[in-house]
Amino acid sequence: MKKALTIAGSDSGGGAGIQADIKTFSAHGVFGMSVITAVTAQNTMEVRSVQAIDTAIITDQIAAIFEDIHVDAVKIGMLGSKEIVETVADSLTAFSPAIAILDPVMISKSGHHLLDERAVTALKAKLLPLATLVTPNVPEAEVLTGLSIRTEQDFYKACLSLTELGSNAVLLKGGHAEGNPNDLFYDGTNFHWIKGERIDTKNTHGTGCTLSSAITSNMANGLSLRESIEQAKLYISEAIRNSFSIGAGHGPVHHFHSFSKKERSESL
Ligand SMILES: Nc1ncnc2c1ncn2[C@@H]1O[C@H](COP(=O)(O)OP(=O)(O)OP(=O)(O)O)[C@@H](O)[C@H]1O
Ligand SMILES: Cc1ncc(COP(=O)(O)O)c(N)n1
Repeated sequence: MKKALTIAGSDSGGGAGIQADIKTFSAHGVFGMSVITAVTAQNTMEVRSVQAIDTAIITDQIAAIFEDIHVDAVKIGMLGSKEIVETVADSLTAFSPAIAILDPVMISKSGHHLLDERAVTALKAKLLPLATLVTPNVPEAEVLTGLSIRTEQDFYKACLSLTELGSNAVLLKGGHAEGNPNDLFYDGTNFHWIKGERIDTKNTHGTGCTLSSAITSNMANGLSLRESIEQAKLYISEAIRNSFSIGAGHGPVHHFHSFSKKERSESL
């Protein structure tokens, strides 16, 4: 069994963060491990409070895992502060995992800031260069690049700018854009549109976490980066289509068992 690690924040409501990541790993048949960077008191409506975890125990969590267990792929989510960004970057530099998928989480669906401003500069300087793939949504890509992203042309420009900042590849997500949620994948050489159909639901809490964890799982399972993204897009689309109306706000997506491509074609 392949093994994946998420370095992210805990969501007490279970829809996003560490909880969404581990559910997604399990649904892909991948053994999930976690390094918790922050604890959020959160539900479908709000983030009530956030407690950052001490950087010393973040370093220890990462070392405890890497010094004992082979890690096939790492996903990085909510980091919260500059100090935590730097701590995670230092540890990942020391252990240099083969695959690191960076979801630059900044604001929750309920509107709470999950990354402080000082952390953005550190994330750009220290973490982007370590990422196999960075998966920003439109507002996150705007903060990282300083560009305004409205048109298709802007999507291309933002991807180029993010690779210039050091990321190996980019998946710029279109969930926040007008129209269908088409994502643009730039592998450093070629662009590929990963197309989707907009599903009319408010239950999209944890979509970004789930997508990046599905990509991480697929990479851990040996798929190419492009195949991992394409399969993950099918997965998140089904997960949103089957999402749950629990709580009064943005409900969570459904982490159903993901069939492999072979199983999928046999089951059709
Ligand atoms: N209503 C929707 N219907 C179908 N697909 C969607 C919808 N909303 C988002 N997606 C897709 O879900 C994936 C996650 O994108 P999104 O832009 O929501 O990320 P995010 O804002 O980072 O998520 P989160 O807020 O959970 O961190 C993308 O592939 C996006 O295209
Ligand atoms: C711990 C944690 N990590 C990530 C998110 C982003 O997810 P969303 O934008 O869907 O609220 C979150 N709300 N909480």
